[in-house]
Amino acid sequence: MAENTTSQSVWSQSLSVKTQFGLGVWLMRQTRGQLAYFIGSLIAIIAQSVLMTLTTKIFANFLNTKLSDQMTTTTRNLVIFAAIYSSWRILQSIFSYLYTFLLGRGAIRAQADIRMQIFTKLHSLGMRFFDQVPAGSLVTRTVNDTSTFWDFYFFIFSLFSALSLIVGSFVGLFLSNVYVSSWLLLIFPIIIVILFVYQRFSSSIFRGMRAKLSELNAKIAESISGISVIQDFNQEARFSDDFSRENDNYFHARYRMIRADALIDISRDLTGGLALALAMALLGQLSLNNAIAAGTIYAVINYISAIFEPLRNITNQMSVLQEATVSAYRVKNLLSEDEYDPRQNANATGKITRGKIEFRNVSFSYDGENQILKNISFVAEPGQTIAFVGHTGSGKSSTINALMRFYEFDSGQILIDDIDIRDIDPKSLREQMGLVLQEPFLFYGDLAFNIRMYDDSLSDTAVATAARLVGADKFIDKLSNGYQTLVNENGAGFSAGEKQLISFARTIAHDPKILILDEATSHIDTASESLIQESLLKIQENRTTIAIAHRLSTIKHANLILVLDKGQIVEQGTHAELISKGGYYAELIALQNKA
Ligand SMILES: Nc1ncnc2c1ncn2[C@@H]1O[C@H](COP(=O)(O)OP(=O)(O)OP(=O)(O)O)[C@@H](O)[C@H]1O
Repeated sequence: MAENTTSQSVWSQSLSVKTQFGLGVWLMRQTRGQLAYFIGSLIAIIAQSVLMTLTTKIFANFLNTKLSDQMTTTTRNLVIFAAIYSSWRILQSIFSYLYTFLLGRGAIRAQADIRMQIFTKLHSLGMRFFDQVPAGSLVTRTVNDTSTFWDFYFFIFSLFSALSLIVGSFVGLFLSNVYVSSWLLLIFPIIIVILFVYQRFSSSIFRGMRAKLSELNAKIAESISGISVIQDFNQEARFSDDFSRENDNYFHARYRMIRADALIDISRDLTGGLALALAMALLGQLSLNNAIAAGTIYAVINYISAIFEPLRNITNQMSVLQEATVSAYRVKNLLSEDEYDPRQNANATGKITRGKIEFRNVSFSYDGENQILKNISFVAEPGQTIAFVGHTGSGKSSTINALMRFYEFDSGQILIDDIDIRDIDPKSLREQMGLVLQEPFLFYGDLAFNIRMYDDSLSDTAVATAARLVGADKFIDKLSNGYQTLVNENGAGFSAGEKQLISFARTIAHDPKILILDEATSHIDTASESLIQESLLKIQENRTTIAIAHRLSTIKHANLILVLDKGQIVEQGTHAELISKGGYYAELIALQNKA
């Protein structure tokens, strides 16, 4: 796995300048599709600077020649001055609008494109990846991290803007007064030192602040998820104390950041004041010999302000740069994630037509070390039902994980319709294997949508038929909106049994050749179970079924029962055969009957 995709601890690392630069370049490359907007914005920035430099010079000349004394200060000249000034202001506003609009448009599109890349990537990754990365952190990556990129693009363009204004202002300053401008160049090393020191300190303060925020978020998430346990064990006060500590830690980290920001503000403003004072002193010194025209003073003040104003924006946004580079680091790592396994062979075109399943000495581990399945072999002929039973942790679900190609197995062979599973077309594999999980998942939408699952070829009648087949119609018909009843996030508002029935209907509506029931009836009460048991028998007709059940009564009819223990098949036979054998299975049945 690519480094650090999973952890929040990236905040505690210091990214080298080279890495940060590389991430900046990577972020800029993501804007390739939006080049027209970004170039348009750049042109608007340059136009603003050129306009500022030129008009300041024009005003200075105008003041010196046309408004310098009572002779030249005519109404006509004042009107001309007002007209040029207003035109400048209007043009500046238009360029400023274009800059913000074009950059904003390009930035949000680039952001949306990166979000899409992440989403597509997530759907291509294997289950092993999701075992290691909590869903919450992937949501953060897709939504929060990408949202910082907008600020990054604005920061980069603020830098361009500052640079062009500073260059323009210095050109203007030199044209106005070479002597003063040369002295003012001395201010630059001071500015650079201030920015450098701030960047060094703020980056570690900022990272500390973000690390504390992550801890705070984790504390909130944990206490909300475990609220019932906390209340049950009367631990509200203890959790409150813990939270208070984390809250204070974040407060102090944030406070340090505010102090650093205030310090940079004051240093920058003092340097700006120093530059202005120096310029005034130098002009004063010059005026002892020759009178300095008002226009020149106006121009010098204007240019100096134009140098320091953009610096304010840059220093205000420097922490954003930190955030965006760390976010880019995490997003880039996720996008280069290579946990794709399992992969099908090249040109895998095999099709599932009958539903025969064969495991030949299959061994499997999740971590490459601890074998969870050891030499599993069995054959399920088309239409047969094979059941797995065994204690918790014996490897029943892992067998299904290997069969569904959620994880790659280590050795042996799995064949479907006598074709190696790696040679079967992935589409056929997914279409012909219908999986019903212990925890059914319902999507936001209506009930019909949840059964149809984007398959528009399924008519309303087909949806209703599938629901009827599994017995879901009984509760759906009682709902005032029937199949159009809205399902909220993960089916809140429906009982576990009802949700399971919908997931049954969904699977059956797609008519798979192979049915996989992973403890599918565990959430259905005994009364409902007998009701759907009949339906299950019906839907298993003409389908190969692999069933896992804790309630052994549900798999009595199976053609073959495989008893697993510590990843090995320890017994196999029909229900009657295994009972008469009086071994492991008979023991399990006896245990369950006692309970
Ligand atoms: N995603 C995973 N990553 C690592 N180990 C896992 C994973 N899933 C299961 N295991 C381990 O594999 C072993 C077998 O688990 P499995 O879920 O296959 O058992 P099971 O028989 O289905 O259990 P249960 O009846 O409790 O569902 C267990 O020791 C479990 O801890």
